[in-house]
Amino acid sequence: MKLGRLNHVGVVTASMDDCIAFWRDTMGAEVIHAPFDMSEQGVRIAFVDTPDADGGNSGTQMELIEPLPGGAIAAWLEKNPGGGQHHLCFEVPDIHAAKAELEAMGKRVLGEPRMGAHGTLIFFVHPRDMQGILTEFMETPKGH
Ligand SMILES: CC[C@@H](C(=O)O)C(=O)SCCNC(=O)CCNC(=O)[C@H](O)C(C)(C)COP(=O)(O)OP(=O)(O)OC[C@H]1O[C@@H](n2cnc3c(N)ncnc32)[C@H](O)[C@@H]1OP(=O)(O)O
Ligand SMILES: [Co+2]
Repeated sequence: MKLGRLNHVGVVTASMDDCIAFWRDTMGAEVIHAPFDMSEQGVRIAFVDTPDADGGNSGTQMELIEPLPGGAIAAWLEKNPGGGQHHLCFEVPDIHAAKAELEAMGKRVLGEPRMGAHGTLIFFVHPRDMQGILTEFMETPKGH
């Protein structure tokens, strides 16, 4: 297996407004995608990026996640009421090949590839098979 770049760190919050205010106003990150619902995944999400030395975006993204009622993330937030780091997402060139390779290693892939926030297919691997880290794999967007 050869991982591609780290695309984003997923962070769960009980309050999208508070979380955006912290990362934008206190820490100087830029909101590159305003909050939007992905109801099929039970989440409302936004993306921030951090500035590089010239003030442009470095490509270091955080995905801010507020659960919609009833989904897996709502249950996670109940167990972790302060929110916090939730998953890492790595890019791969071919999502189906990555799934097959991980499954051949005996890793538990959680469901079938589905549409992710960047408009390419994603899947998750169980944290117990990934050194305790819930890991998302996403197909690299075309042209990147
Ligand atoms: C918006 C789209 C997308 C994108 O494009 O970027 C997203 O990122 S969506 C993000 C939200 N979606 C998901 O997280 C989907 C995948 N997650 C799941 O399917 C479940 O959350 C889970 C990982 C299978 C856990 O659910 P469940 O088994 O019901 O919960 P438990 O509490 O029983 O946990 C079992 C086990 O796993 C540990 N765990 C749970 N979550 C995490 C985590 N985020 N990081 C590390 N470890 C985690 C939990 O502590 C349990 O451990 P043990 O007790 O030791 O077994
Ligand atoms: Co994600």
